[in-house]
Amino acid sequence: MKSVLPSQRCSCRAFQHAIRPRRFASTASSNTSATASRKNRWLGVLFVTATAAGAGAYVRSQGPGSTTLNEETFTKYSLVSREPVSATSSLFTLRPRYPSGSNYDVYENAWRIGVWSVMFKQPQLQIGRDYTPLPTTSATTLTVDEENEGYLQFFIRKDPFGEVSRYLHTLSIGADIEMRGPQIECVIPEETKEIVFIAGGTGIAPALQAGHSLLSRRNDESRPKIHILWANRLKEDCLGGVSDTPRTLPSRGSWFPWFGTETVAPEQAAPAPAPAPAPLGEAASLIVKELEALKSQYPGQVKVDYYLDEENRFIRKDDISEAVKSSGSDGSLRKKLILVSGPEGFIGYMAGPKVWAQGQELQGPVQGVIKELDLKDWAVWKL
Ligand SMILES: Cc1cc2nc3c(=O)[nH]c(=O)nc-3n(C[C@H](O)[C@H](O)[C@H](O)COP(=O)(O)OP(=O)(O)OC[C@H]3O[C@@H](n4cnc5c(N)ncnc54)[C@H](O)[C@@H]3O)c2cc1C
Repeated sequence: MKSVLPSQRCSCRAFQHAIRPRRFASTASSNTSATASRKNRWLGVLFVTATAAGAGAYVRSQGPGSTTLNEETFTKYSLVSREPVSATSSLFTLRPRYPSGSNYDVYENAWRIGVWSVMFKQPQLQIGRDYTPLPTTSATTLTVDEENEGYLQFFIRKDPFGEVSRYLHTLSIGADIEMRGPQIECVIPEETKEIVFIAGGTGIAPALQAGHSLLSRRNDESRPKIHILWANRLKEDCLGGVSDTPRTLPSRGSWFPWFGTETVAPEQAAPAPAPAPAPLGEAASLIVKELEALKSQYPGQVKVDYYLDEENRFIRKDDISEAVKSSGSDGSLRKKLILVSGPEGFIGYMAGPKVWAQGQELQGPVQGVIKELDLKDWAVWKL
């Protein structure tokens, strides 16, 4: 996703108003638009209500030189640390450059709504890119004081040819990073009981957010659940991760264009022994530790399955089918969500591409693997 700062302003999604109406796509909704609008109306209403509540906390802090994160102006943060997670990705810790008691409230409101992001500015090129704050868990390195001071952490992959991710990886500790937000990417309705989250690469950051947002709703007696299917190219990205669903058959189908878009039926796939997982310890990837922490915090409510391109294990139609089958909730779009997050090609392969129309990025119809599954009572959202 390319975003250009106002001097080069274009009709990019990221420069539209951060709080903007969004509607879920669903396999059911791709059939008739009338049905879609009926089914989605409640989501629109919910969205406006929820985001209005969320906006309240930071609208007051808008204006030039604001010390509180807001969606209109860029707020300065300092780079506290950058720890490598793998050869291509790092954990960034940032703190607000100037003290403000309000940042914590801004984040809290966004967490309550669902999945959110902020936009980082690359000042030399005047371009911006979106990044997803990680929730704080028992695996996080943040102290309570740091949380209260408004520290944020991000899992960012360095694209060797990418303008902003490369820039962020060259900054010295203590350097300023300007950001604005929160941008609400997806509302998780209060009624949601179950999420199947299909993540590719750094798409895991919104999955952690979705898990945190869904499971921290303490007023829910029926204990909602999240099942995360996380695909990575390299083992080092998810070192130590052990799938919760036993799997004996690997697959060859891949969303990577250069592997083709074929999906391989399980019976065609060559059997191979399951890879021996690294014990969860110091060697485990930081994100794997975060996922384990989420599981420990909410026992029985979180499932994670890992897929690895370099070991020919890809997320197949059957895997998604299994994940949605284990659902116990009744058939209501309010209760069951499939979220898809990752590189454009990954999202397109799983759920069809997002589309541009009238200067806006829209969800577009559900296509790809998820359409083939024809899951009528699941709402689908592409992040
Ligand atoms: C809501 C949201 C949340 C996100 N959260 C995260 C997150 O938490 N962590 C994370 O790492 N990423 C996240 N991303 C992705 C992030 O915003 C950036 O897209 C990513 O960091 C790459 O940006 P870049 O400026 O480094 O690369 P870009 O400069 O945008 O380049 C991306 C790729 O496109 C290629 N490219 C550029 N220009 C051309 C061209 N003209 N022709 C052909 N190829 C070209 C480049 O070579 C490069 O490989 C998120 C994205 C969104 C939309």
